[in-house]
Amino acid sequence: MLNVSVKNLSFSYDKELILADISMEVKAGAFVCLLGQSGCGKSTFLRLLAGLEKPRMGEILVDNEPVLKAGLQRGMVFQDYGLFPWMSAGENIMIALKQKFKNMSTHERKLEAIRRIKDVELLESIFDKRPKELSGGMKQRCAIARAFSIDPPILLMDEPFGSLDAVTRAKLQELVVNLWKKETKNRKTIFFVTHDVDEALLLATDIFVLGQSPSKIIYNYSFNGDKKLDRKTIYDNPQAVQLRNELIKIIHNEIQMKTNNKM
Ligand SMILES: Nc1ncnc2c1ncn2[C@@H]1O[C@H](COP(=O)(O)OP(=O)(O)OP(=O)(O)O)[C@@H](O)[C@H]1O
Repeated sequence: MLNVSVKNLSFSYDKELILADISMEVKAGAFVCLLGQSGCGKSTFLRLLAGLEKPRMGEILVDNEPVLKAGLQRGMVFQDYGLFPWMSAGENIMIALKQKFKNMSTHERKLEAIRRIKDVELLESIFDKRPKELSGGMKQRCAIARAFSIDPPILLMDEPFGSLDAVTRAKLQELVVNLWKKETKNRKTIFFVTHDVDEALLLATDIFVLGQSPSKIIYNYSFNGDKKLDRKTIYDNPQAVQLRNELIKIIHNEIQMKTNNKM
């Protein structure tokens, strides 16, 4: 469990500023959803959290230590799964285990990979299957199994369910929440990028909306430990209805502003 503190973070790939003066305090074990329209810099923000990019100004601290490079402390799950296509599903998990647990024998790694495959409700028989033999949902389950297998205290998820159908998406949302909740003592701090307001309402303990050009935090909401929403209640619970309307309004205003600026 690690606290994450983002202080006055600014970033540009070249001359154009992408992120401007972003600050946030995230408590260990939070499930943070980042919302914002396409191109506002959500993935860039995750890359900075991962240590794959360096801030131009400001800093990111994990338990008071600055993030200076990528490390096993922060795992990533991508929309396009990020599995090595030439390896089987099981080998994809085993290679991650090898990086983290240097002293584990091959046999132990195989047993652990199988355990992780079962944890994400897949059959052991997919261990030998290549990613191209698996459905999108199965591939994403493998990617989640791989991310959880190295047990990173911080998990960065970049629109992981963006390309899945509604039913698979709902099942994987449940899966991730259950895996996250299962760890009562050392619950992971999750940063989850999504375009979907309902997904954020369902999953998040904390919601941040990023504006754009350059991207700043334009809204944030914290459930402060009293979240009682689930799939059955998010459509009629008054708190959820009000929050959904507010979030949609804010995001639409941003889109409108962007359109007006272009005209
Ligand atoms: N490697 C890169 N080099 C230069 N510019 C980049 C690079 N990656 C992203 N950008 C630019 O940075 C801006 C933010 O991109 P980013 O992918 O972070 O946005 P996003 O909010 O995640 O978008 P989406 O929701 O569509 O995935 C965009 O203008 C994009 O073109």
